[in-house]
Amino acid sequence: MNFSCLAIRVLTLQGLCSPRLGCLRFKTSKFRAPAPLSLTLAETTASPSCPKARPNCCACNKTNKMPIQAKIGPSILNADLANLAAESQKLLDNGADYLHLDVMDGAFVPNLTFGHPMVKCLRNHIKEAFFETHMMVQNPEQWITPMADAGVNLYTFHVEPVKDVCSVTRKIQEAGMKVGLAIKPGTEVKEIEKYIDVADLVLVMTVEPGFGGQSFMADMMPKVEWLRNNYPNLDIEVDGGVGPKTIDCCAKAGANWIVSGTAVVGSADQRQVIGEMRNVVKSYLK
Ligand SMILES: O=C(CO)[C@H](O)[C@H](O)COP(=O)(O)O
Repeated sequence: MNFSCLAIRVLTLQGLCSPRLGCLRFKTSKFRAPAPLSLTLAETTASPSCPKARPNCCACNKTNKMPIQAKIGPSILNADLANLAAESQKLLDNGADYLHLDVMDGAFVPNLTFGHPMVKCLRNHIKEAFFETHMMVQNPEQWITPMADAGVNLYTFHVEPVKDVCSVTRKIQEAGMKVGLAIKPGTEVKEIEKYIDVADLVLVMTVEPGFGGQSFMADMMPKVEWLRNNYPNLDIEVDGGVGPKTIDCCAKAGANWIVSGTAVVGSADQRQVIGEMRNVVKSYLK
């Protein structure tokens, strides 16, 4: 057990956190905000509605967190990558809430896209938008600092190749980014249960990662339902084959962050598709 996980365990035993291991959250700010563990502990205070929990603790579900919102994040995987800035700006102008940037290393998935130099160039063109990088890479720890420097807001990584998930989440937070945990279709949601309390978002893949334009896997929805039932305040993202034809089942299951590639990028009316999907998600939010 590394230091951060040990600290979480100690706090839990001391009754300073909910009994669920991993309740500790690190305070983050927009970009780089290194935060030594001792400082972050001092910053946390009990929520009046949940005395043993920490503010923003999604485990206890009685939090100070804003109610979850419907967010549509187009994946630019199947866009014209030679015109990435223009394509991204068009999506944002058409109502995208964030950009989902698919980073592939040719090892974790059998495809290659781009890395932090490209993201940094994109950030130079697009100053304000929220960037999520979906790290389909074998060693997500390696790219934390470069991606933070490139201006990434949410660093979503696959847990499958990672030995020490706690260490990676801590480093992402120390780099000033939010944490997303991603699982492939073959990974059970129970395998990440102990880490959910330190995550800002969980991504349930609804295709095998690697390529855009694949068919949506409806049999992933029980994972989303389980997450929503157990974590009412958690941001839950789905990715892969999601579009107007499949949005209803994602929203009904409880997903509120929606990645959509082909269906949005390839549409003649991006604004309409984005708006339609957002309305469906909103209709299921309590
Ligand atoms: O992560 C991905 C593939 O690994 C893509 O984000 C995803 O597939 C989106 O594209 P589409 O909506 O066309 O399926």
